Amino acid sequence: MIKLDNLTKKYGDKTVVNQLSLTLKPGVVTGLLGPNGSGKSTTMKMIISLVHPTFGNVTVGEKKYSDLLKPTAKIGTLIDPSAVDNNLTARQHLSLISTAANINKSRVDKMLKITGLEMAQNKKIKDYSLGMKQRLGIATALMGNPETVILDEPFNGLDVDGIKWLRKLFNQLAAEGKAVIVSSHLMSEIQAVADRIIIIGQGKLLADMTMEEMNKKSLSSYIYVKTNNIDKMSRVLTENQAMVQQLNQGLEVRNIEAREGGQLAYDHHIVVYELKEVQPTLEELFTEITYGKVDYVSQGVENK
Ligand SMILES: Nc1ncnc2c1ncn2[C@@H]1O[C@H](COP(=O)(O)OP(=O)(O)OP(=O)(O)O)[C@@H](O)[C@H]1O
Repeated sequence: MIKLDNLTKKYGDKTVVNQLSLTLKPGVVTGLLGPNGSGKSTTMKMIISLVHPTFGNVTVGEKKYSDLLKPTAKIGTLIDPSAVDNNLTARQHLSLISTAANINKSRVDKMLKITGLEMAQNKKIKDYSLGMKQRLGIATALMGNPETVILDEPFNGLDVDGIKWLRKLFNQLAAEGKAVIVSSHLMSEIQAVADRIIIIGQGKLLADMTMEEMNKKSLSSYIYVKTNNIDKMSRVLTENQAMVQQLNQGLEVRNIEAREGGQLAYDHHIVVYELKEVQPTLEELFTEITYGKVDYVSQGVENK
């Protein structure tokens, strides 16, 4: 179990990670989301002692990462897929890792197979596409069969097949009891794969909850209802403290549960054609939660 306790990093006057406390749980895929520059990579680097915290600490099963006897069996990371010797082949690169970290050589073949790099194993890494480099980075992270896997933007450069493969891999790793931590800008991907979401903005923890909790909490969740009498339904709902807005031929209703809405319609003899719960996309949630906590905002397209 990895624990972040009051983890803080300052560069000069700027606090880029600010009193972050959380526990990374085994058997769970955790999505780490945050706008550009919010401190995701810095947090990941502090977990594996690549960056030293200004305050606070990280413990990996009660120990500091730097004190672990076999760190590759505890945490495998993909932080920067380009940080490899491009003149090596994938096989040579993984073999070097196995020697340096005292990992059984059989893992090289296994990782080449798992990541779909078998056919390209003897090609120099400099001739790899971005997606292939990502696969190699993931192979490297998994070499030591670690209890925790931390991957910074692993979907970058992957094609549709690669994305599907990665989703499946994450589910498998979590089913094996590993903690999987994945940062991404591709919110649809996180939504498809994560059980738990952590959102950070300007280095601070903004949200830490399961996908289910997040869906329930959001203002973007509502029920959509279509009836034979839109005016009467709207009035009845409003009288019962619901917030109602007309949307197309139906009503967008907040502050009330679907079951309650259905019961009210029945009690007032209103015929319901459609009644459904609408969950927000993670993109909507993200925008809602990080509102005002974004360092870099697009200014739109310049007028000519
Ligand atoms: N070595 C460094 N020296 C000074 N500032 C740094 C250093 N490393 C990171 N920063 C700053 O810390 C902040 C957080 O950076 P970080 O890379 O952790 O963010 P991120 O959430 O991973 O961003 P992105 O999504 O763009 O990759 C940024 O403002 C960045 O410029």
